[in-house]
Amino acid sequence: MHDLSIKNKTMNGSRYRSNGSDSKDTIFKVVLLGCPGVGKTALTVRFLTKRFIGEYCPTLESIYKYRTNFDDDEVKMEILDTAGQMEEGWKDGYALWGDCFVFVYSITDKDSFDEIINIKRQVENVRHSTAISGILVGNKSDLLHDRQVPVNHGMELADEIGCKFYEVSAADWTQVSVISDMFQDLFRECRRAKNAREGRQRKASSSVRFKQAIQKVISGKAPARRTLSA
Ligand SMILES: Nc1nc2c(ncn2[C@@H]2O[C@H](COP(=O)(O)OP(=O)(O)OP(=O)(O)O)[C@@H](O)[C@H]2O)c(=O)[nH]1
Repeated sequence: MHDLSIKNKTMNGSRYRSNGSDSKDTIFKVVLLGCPGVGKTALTVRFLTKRFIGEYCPTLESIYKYRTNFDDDEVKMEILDTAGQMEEGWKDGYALWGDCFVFVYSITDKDSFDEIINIKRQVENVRHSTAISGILVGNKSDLLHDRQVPVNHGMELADEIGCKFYEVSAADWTQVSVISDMFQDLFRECRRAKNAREGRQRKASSSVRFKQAIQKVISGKAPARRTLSA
């Protein structure tokens, strides 16, 4: 499996330091996936710092640790900005690490759009599940003159892969709140899925306990009931 040698980024503001004692339950792990140059870093930086920086070195792998408030809850986030250009097998580590996923394409790059279905499928294969919490993001919506992917194609793909859809521009400062809402929606979806999963596990284990108790009674191994004699 691909070795996840993630570089920790130090962000100003609400950065938090993991002391190694944080349980997986309390940290919301987000992975951005998509082809090179679609704007994964730009979206991450826009969300975390509200800024847009024109040029970045192509990403290797970066993890941003961040603390924020969503719905009156304090949320610790780890956002993994993956490298678009990677060797075979790269998604395995990311797919297992993340709680939820941001599938990013550029509206100016049809190939990056076509690749999303393969990326999503690979995540499903690695996790042995089609129940993936994620959103689909068409970035660079400011570049309308270069558009190669119509908005309705984005919507259709989102329906197909079972994700909510956003078309945004990391470069457009008026969309800061849209990008923030996008991450909040992802958090809510991820929390809903986690609660549902835990509810199912609780139900399953209480039904197992019930069956075991019945089995003991039938086999005569259950403790005898005390009866009060007059
Ligand atoms: N016009 C425009 N340019 C953008 C937008 N988002 C990113 N870019 C530009 O697209 C280029 C690639 O952006 P990155 O954020 O580095 O893309 P990436 O997906 O992280 O790329 P890799 O690290 O190579 O995987 C940069 O020149 C950005 O300035 C956007 O919304 N609009």
